[in-house]
This record gives sequence, structure tokens and C-alpha cells, in this order.
Amino acid sequence: MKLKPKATPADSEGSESERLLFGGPLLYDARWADHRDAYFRMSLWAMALQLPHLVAFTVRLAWRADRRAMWTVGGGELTRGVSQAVGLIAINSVLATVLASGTIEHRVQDAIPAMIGVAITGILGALATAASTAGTGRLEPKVERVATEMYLTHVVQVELSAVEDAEFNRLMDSAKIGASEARRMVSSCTGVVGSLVSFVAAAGVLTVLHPALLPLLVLMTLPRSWASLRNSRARYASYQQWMQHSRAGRLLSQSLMQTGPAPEIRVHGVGPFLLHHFRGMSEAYEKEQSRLATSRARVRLAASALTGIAAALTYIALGTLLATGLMALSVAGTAVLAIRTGGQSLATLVLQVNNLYEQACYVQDLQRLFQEAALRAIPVGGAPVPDDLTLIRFENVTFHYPEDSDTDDEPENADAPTTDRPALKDVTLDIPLGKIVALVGENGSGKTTVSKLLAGLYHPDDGTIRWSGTDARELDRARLWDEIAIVSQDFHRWPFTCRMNITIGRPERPLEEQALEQAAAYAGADKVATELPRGWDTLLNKGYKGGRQLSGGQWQKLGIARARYRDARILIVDEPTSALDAKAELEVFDQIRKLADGGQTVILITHRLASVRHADLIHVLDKGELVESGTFEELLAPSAAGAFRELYEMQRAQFQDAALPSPRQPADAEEGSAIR
Ligand SMILES: Nc1ncnc2c1ncn2[C@@H]1O[C@H](COP(=O)(O)OP(=O)(O)OP(=O)(O)O)[C@@H](O)[C@H]1O
Repeated sequence: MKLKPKATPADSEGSESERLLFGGPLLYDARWADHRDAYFRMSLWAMALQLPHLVAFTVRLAWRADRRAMWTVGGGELTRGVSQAVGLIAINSVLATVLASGTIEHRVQDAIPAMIGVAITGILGALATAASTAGTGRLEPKVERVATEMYLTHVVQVELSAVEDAEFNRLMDSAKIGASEARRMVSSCTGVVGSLVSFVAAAGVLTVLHPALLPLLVLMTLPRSWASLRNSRARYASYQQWMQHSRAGRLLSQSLMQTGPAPEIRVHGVGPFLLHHFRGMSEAYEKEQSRLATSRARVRLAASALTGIAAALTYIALGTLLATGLMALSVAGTAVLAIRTGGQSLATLVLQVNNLYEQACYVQDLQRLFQEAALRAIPVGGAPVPDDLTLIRFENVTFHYPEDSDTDDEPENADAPTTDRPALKDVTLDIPLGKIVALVGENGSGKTTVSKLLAGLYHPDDGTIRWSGTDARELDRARLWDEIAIVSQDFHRWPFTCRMNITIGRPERPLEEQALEQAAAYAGADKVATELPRGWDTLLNKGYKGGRQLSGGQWQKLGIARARYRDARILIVDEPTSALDAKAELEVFDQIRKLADGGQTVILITHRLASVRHADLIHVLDKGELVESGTFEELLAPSAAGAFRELYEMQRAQFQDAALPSPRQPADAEEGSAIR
């Protein structure tokens, strides 16, 4: 049986909401599933072969999580199954003795040992079940924690390009469920062991009673097995196809709940608009749910009909054996019991195997994520950063941002001029250590990209970045990052305390109060903390008890203080003062200058050209290319007449046009009052 996700013509175009808000259909189509995901091509048989491997994976997780609990669960289930088998044999013995010839007193007396056996196996079974339940309860959360930790460890170790890749995100989504499914797999595995042992016991007893009864029992459960497996597979296929759509739906609902967009949602009336689209997308998903439910009901109906026929056949066979004298009445009684017990065990076994199968699909994604993350992991080790670092040089660097690995469609607007334009093209520039180096240029000219490549977040497609002669690719990335502190345009506003928002700049070091005070004073963040109700301990997360919100400028001061606290050799500041008032801006630039005087390298990205007056070197970028380099004076020299001078003139003209009105003279005032 091979399943493909359903793709209707409407899916291929996407709903109105998908087109309007997300630019196109969000469903992964069947064609995608065909070549991207081997799972959909996997037959049930191939999956069944995979199952032991996935069960072994979960057992290893359980082993890592809590060995004692694992032994308790395994031992408990085995004991339960064995006591059930022995119990059946004891019941058979009781029935045979009671239905034999002789006086009733004698027959009951003879049956007492077997009855005691039945009671003991019953008590043992109950104790074993209790032990197994307690063990499973202890093991499950631990397995989920271990799986989640492994998941997160792999995710944080991948390159930035992987985190930005839609296909890797899809895998992360699916594998995240794998971590919680691994937890459920523990109880399913337990259930499989328990029901398998019970079934084997009942089957053994049945075979002894009459060999013909066993195949009939198996026949009874086959249709149900087929139905369950088919339905789980359909559910998983649908989940995979709709995953991105569901994520987008969650995005809409979260946007409506978050504090960030809340003011705009209210003032601009975005709420009803988003709600409308949320409803539209939810309704589309509801249709898919209904389709699944209808298909599930059909499959189950067919399975029930087949099970009924098989049950009838089994009881007819039993009746025939009785009628023809091939089976004694006592044996038939035990057979009915064994069929019932065995049937129940088999039904539970099928259900548990089915659960296991469905959970294994997600756990398989977890394993795939581990493999993929290992392939895309940031390499560990490498050359140390040279001690005598004096210069970082970009040599003919060309860089394209990585494409999504699943966007192999032709772009709709193939003539768009920027479609394949590199973010940086053949850029050669120097960053001397211990200096202030400014990167300027229009929006999208490549300034931030230069800083990201410098920070080792990406590698060039062509060309080389050399740290005092050593190719940055060969450097140990952890050591390279140790040299760098960043305040990016969109630095993260951690939803933690004010103190943590600064000291998280050096998370590996114990908190240093003095360094915190210094870094805060440097960026003017000390005043921000003083004005907060609980000072440094104020939680900066408005939705929580005692949580506060800061202004954009106050946040920016924390961001700058964080980078300062990191105390790295190279400080990258990307638009550091965009939200600061004029006084704070002057103070920050003054501090940045002092840093360079103290030997720190500052990479300053800004649109305020007057602020780069004190830079030792200015690189001007345009459409990803370096167009000018020099000092402020050199770039403004009349002979230069380049991009920098042009931009600077434009900014200066804005201020010149807005001449300050002269203070009003008393005579003017009188004149004014006369006019009034
Ligand atoms: N993560 C990314 N993935 C794909 N393309 C990107 C990414 N970041 C930037 N770009 C593209 O790379 C080009 C250069 O962007 P970059 O952010 O370096 O410009 P910038 O000079 O810093 O602009 P701004 O002054 O607006 O901050 C732009 O065309 C931008 O769209």
C-alpha cells in the first residue's frame, strides 16, 4: 500500500488567504512529497522493517533516561504476560476437574490447587501491572526530556543558513513532535510487549486445545490491523502535507495575541481582517479533517464487516468440533475463554503496534533531523585566531544568500532585476584592527551582509576572508565568535530581567556585577535600570506578573550595553543609535570613539553620515559592490565627487533647508498682536 497526500486542484493554487497573506499555496504538494520525502514512497512492508530499528532507538532513549525504570517496565510486562498464560492453564485445569466424573465435593476438592493457581497468577498479574504502570509513568517524561534535549542540541548547532531554510524548518516542525511521540512510544512499546506475551500465551493454549482455532483467531484480527495501519498512515500523510499551513494558521492566531503588534492591530483595525483569514484557513483545515474522518469511517466499516465474518467462522468451527465430539465440553469452555483473551490481546496488540507505527513515523523524522543537523552542523575545531591579529581582509568576496532547498520552481517574475543579484559582488576591503571602520551605503547595499560574513555567520561563495593571512574558513568558529560582539539592527529583546538582558552577552561566564555596571554606564542603560520598579531585577516581559515594557531607545541602550559586557575584540554595531534621542546618540558615538582609543575594533554601520566623521576608514557600498573607501575628509574632498559626497550633501541639505527661526523680537510681538 502506497499513500500519497491528497492534492486537489484548489490546493495547488491555494486559498484566498494563502495567496493574499503568504504569496501562494502553503500545502506541500504530492509532487513535492514524491521526490522530497522518501517516507511517502515507503510501503507498509518497508516501514515494518524499519519499525524494529525505531523501537531500538526508543529503547536506547529509555536506557539513557532511566535504566531502572526501564527494567521495571520490561520485567513487569513479561511477568504480567506469563502469569496470564499460567492463569489460563490453571483455569483449564479447574474446568477439566470440575466437569470430570465423581462427586461434586471430590471434584471441587481436587480443583482447589488449580484454583489457588488462578488466584496467585491473578495477584501476580495485578502486581506486575502496577509495577509496569509506575515504571512507565516515571520513564515517559524522562524519555521526552532526553529526546527534546537531543533535538534542541542538534538544532542550536546548525549553521544559520539551515535555520533560514524552509525545508529544514519543516523537518524541525515534524521532528519536534517526534520528541513527544518518543515519550508515547514508551507506553506503546510496553503495551506491545504485554499484549504480545498475553497473545502468545493464549495462542499457545489454543494450539494445545485444537490447532485449527489459532489461524481463525488471527483471521479475526487481520481486518482491524489493516484498517488501523491504513488510517494512521493517512493521518501522518495529511499532517505532513498540511504542516506549513497549520504553522501559518498558528502565526495568525499568535499575531492576534502578542503584545508587540497589539497597538497596530487595534488602531489600524487589523484584528477583524486577520480573524477573517484565520477563520478561512481553519475552515480549509477542517475540510481536510472531515475528509480524513470520512475515509477513516469507510475503512473501519469494511474492517468491521470482515471481522464479523471471521468471528462467525471461528464460532462455527468451535461448534462443529463440539458437535462432532472432537472437543470435550470443558475444553470448549477454556477455548472460548482463550479466544476471548487471545482476541483481546490481539486487538490490543494491533492497536499498540498501530500506535507504535504512527509514533515511529514522527520519531523517524526526529532521527532524520539528527542526521540532517549533523550534515549542516557548524564544524567543531580548526585553527586558532592569530594572536598577532592586525588586519581582516575581504578578498574578491562574492556572496548569495542560500536559497531555500525546496524552491526549485522558476520565479514568477523571471525578469526582475534583483532575482539573482548577489548580496555582495567581488568585494575587496580591509578592516584594520583597533580602528573604527564604518560601512555606509543605501538600503540593501550589503552593509549588514559584510558584517555577517565578518562574524563568520556565512562563508563567501567566492573569494576569501583572511584574518591576518588565515582563511576564516579554517578558523575554529567558537574561537572566532569569542572575538566578536554584535548589536544588530534587530538584536533580540530577551523576555527576561533587565540584568539578564545585559549579562546574556557572556552567558558562559559567572555574572560580574562590576562589569555589568560598567557596561550599563557605557551605554546609558544604568539610568534605564534605576527607573524600573525592581531595578536590575525587573522582568522585561509585559505579559507576565510584574513585567514591564521599555521604549525602543531604552532597549537599544540595553543592546549596546550587552555587546559592551561581552567585551570582545571586535564590536559590530549595526545602526546602533536609530532609536536614541539626539543627546544619547552623541554620547554613544563618543563612547564608541573611546573604545577604539582603548584598542577595540569597531565596525560601525550607519546611515547618519555625520556620525562617521571620526571613523578611521569608511567603506561605501552600492548594490553589493564596494564603490569607495577612505577617510571622511578624503571621501568629502571636492576631487572625490563620489557616492559618499553625494549622500552627505543630500543629508546636509535637509538640515540647511530647515533653518532655525530667529528668536522673536519685542517689536515683532507687538506687530503680531496688532494683526490679531
Ligand atoms: N537572510 C537573508 N536572506 C536572503 N536575502 C537577504 C538576507 N538578508 C539580506 N538579504 C538581501 O541581501 C541584500 C543586502 O542586504 P543587507 O541587509 O546586507 O543590506 P544593508 O546595506 O545592510 O541594508 P539596510 O541599510 O537596509 O540595513 C538585500 O538585497 C537583501 O534583500
